[in-house]
Amino acid sequence: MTERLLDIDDLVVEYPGRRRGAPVRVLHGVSLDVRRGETVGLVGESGSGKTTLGRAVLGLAPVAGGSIRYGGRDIAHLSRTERRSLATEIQVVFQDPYSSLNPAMTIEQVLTEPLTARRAGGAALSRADAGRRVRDLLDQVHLPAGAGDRLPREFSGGQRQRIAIARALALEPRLIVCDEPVSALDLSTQARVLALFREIQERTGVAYLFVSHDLAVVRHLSHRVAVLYRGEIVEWGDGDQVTSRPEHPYTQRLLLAAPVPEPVAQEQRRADRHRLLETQRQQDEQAGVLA
Ligand SMILES: Nc1ncnc2c1ncn2[C@@H]1O[C@H](COP(=O)(O)OP(=O)(O)OP(=O)(O)O)[C@@H](O)[C@H]1O
Repeated sequence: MTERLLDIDDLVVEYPGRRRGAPVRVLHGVSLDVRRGETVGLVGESGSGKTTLGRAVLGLAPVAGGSIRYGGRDIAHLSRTERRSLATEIQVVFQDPYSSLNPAMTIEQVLTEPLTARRAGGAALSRADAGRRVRDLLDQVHLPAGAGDRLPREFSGGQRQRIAIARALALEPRLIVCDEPVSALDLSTQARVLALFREIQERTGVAYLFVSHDLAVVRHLSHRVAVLYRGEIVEWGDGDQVTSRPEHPYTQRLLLAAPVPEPVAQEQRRADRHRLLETQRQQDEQAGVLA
């Protein structure tokens, strides 16, 4: 698990300003890497820039500086053929299983579309090949073979997310950007989908860049964790270390924000959290950052 797959170096992303105003910088020199077969968790609260970073890896964000290298090649300077191959090797699973699947397509169509799109001239798969592939993909995400004939609306949120994962697996990627893939699911469904992510990784060796606002979710899956705060990485390293014994006050705050069932412990955590918030506010004030 040592070979580097993705290298993000000093990445700056700026969105265009409103009404010809100055561009808005949302990532301020972010560096991290993902190795083959590992999960890197990217955690931070709303607006910290997690989705933007995931989109940048997919070539969908306005990069203003730094670089993103995949397999050693800068994704900003790829030939057409390399770009096509990259589009196969990096896939994405989005947060919302209700809007990420075309409601008019059967599950078989959803799962064969990426395969058809990759074939020369978009040639359709033979009926037998498509059937085999769909059965295999459904099996990988533990859905029954008969699911192929049905429409997305016939499935629960958790099942839809399994279908989205199967679609991402169709092209046998090396990296999947998972953008809050369990946030829309209830807790027990979350646990089952997270177990599925892990099982797929063990079997296929796929790597994940796993974006979540929830430290508990990230902890469950990640070998290494990066904590993003206002567009900067404030903590980055071993998953257990960052999620259980964080050094940065912001990560400590995120950890304390995760609910615990026991009321006394919860009260203690709330007090700790307020203390940390106050420290952070004072530090920000001293650094001249507007809250
Ligand atoms: N297309 C865009 N144009 C302008 N600003 C944007 C655009 N997309 C995101 N932003 C801004 O960039 C910042 C980071 O947003 P981003 O969605 O990456 O954060 P996030 O950590 O994923 O938050 P959330 O969990 O709420 O999605 C926010 O201030 C957001 O308003």
